[in-house]
Amino acid sequence: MRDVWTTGHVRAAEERVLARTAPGALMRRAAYGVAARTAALLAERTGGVAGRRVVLLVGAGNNGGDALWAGAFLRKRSVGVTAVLLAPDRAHAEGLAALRRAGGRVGAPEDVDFADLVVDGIVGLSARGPLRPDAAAVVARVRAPVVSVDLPSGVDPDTGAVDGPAVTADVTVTFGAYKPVHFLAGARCGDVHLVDLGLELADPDFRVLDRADVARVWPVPGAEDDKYTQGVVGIAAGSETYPGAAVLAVGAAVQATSGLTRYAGAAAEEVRRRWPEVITTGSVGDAGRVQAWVAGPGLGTGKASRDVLRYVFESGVASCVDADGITLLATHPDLWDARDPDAPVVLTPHAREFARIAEPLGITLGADRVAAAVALAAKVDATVLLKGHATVVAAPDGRVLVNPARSHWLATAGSGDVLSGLIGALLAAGLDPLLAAGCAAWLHVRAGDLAARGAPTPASAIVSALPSAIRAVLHG
Ligand SMILES: NC(=O)C1=CN([C@@H]2O[C@H](COP(=O)(O)OP(=O)(O)OC[C@H]3O[C@@H](n4cnc5c(N)ncnc54)[C@H](OP(=O)(O)O)[C@@H]3O)[C@@H](O)[C@H]2O)[C@@H](O)CC1
Ligand SMILES: [K+]
Repeated sequence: MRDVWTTGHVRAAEERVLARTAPGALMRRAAYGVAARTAALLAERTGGVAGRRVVLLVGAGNNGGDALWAGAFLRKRSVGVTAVLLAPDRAHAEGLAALRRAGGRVGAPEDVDFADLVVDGIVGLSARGPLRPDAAAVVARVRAPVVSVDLPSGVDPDTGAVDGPAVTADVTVTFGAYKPVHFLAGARCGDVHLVDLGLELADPDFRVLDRADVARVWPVPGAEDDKYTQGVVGIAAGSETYPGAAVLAVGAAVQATSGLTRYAGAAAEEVRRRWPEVITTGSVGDAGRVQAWVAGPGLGTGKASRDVLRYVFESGVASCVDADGITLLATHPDLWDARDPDAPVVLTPHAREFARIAEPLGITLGADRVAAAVALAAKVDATVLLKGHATVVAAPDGRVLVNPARSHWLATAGSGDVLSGLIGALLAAGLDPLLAAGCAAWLHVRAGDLAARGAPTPASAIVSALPSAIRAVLHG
């Protein structure tokens, strides 16, 4: 589990440490970490360190100070270091003096063309908006690998939003704590390394699950278990027009846990043909007992579908409401009244579905996706999984998990149906809804990677990859 704090919390903690440490000590520790990672990347990419050329892009604040001090440390390893000062009058004075003492020089933007590696110290925690034109022009010249100091400049530290020119780093070296940008805009950051500054921080703003966290809670049958004790999930999905959504959601549920899967709906024939182990019926009322429902994928938005969702809400068990189910809640908010208030609900909107359900409630999906998900979760008293390159899962009590994607191949038709089936199976197994959604999103990404292996993948192949992904989670 990695804990993540917004910049306001990190700054406050840094100030407490600054007050009790020698002036400049924290910056030198941070810069030493940057220099070490820069040397490692130089060695990896060019086969050596001494004699290589590093260009520092130095902005107006302490982020630039870190870069200058890192340059001074790199000089000790005989690296040729040139600083390009974007705001010469405001460059960090002690850092610049240290670089000069160590034999570094101040150069011009053209020096970037001859760099073996570029260190991005343009802007850090104080960043606002995209790169300004002068910085953008220098960054546009960069062809060498980039190490970003604290975060890639031009990316918003707290939201990961990019709305103009910004740096894309190969490696980011950050200090004291992970910040939201490192997971909400992971692709911009490259490999992220954390340098410990001994900060004392309270509860994180969000958390990121790792393999061990998922392994700890993934349902594994014990000696006393049978198909019922492990949780029965019901899938209310698919229609005559969209039987495939049912087949995919059912397939994911079947493969996720050893609990029983029931299916209720118009695609019973297709589901039975593909998944003979599933108990199928035509309607939710005939399905028999379940511990959780998945309602919505490919279901349609007519009167019959509305009745299905009402039945699911009245049944008093946990539910995952996706796709058409979300549209139904947006167009018929009275459906919420049917809900048993003690039964947890997980909503899994993509951005357009989020807008459909949240905007009438006064919540807009802006650059701060975490804040939007938290607001909707609190407003509707449900766990909200907001899909995107980084998936945000917010519980109604304010806890948040973020799950970064590792590639874009999961953005394919039917992928969301697979995710909802996974969530349903984990809810039926009794997982806390936040963890059910977070672990499902985590496994979905891994299965997507296994299915894709660097090429487009159909969602049915993601379903087929689930057992391998679970094996990798449970057995390392
Ligand atoms: N505190 C500590 O203990 C430690 C801090 N550490 C380091 O300090 C960093 C924070 O430093 P910081 O607060 O001095 O500001 P920083 O991010 O360098 O910005 C400088 C100025 O840039 C400008 N600017 C804004 N947006 C811009 C944009 N898009 N494009 C271009 N320019 C832009 C804006 O100035 P403006 O021109 O608006 O007046 C802003 O004031 C932190 O990330 C870490 O690296 C470490 O050493 C560990 C110990
Ligand atoms: K930076």
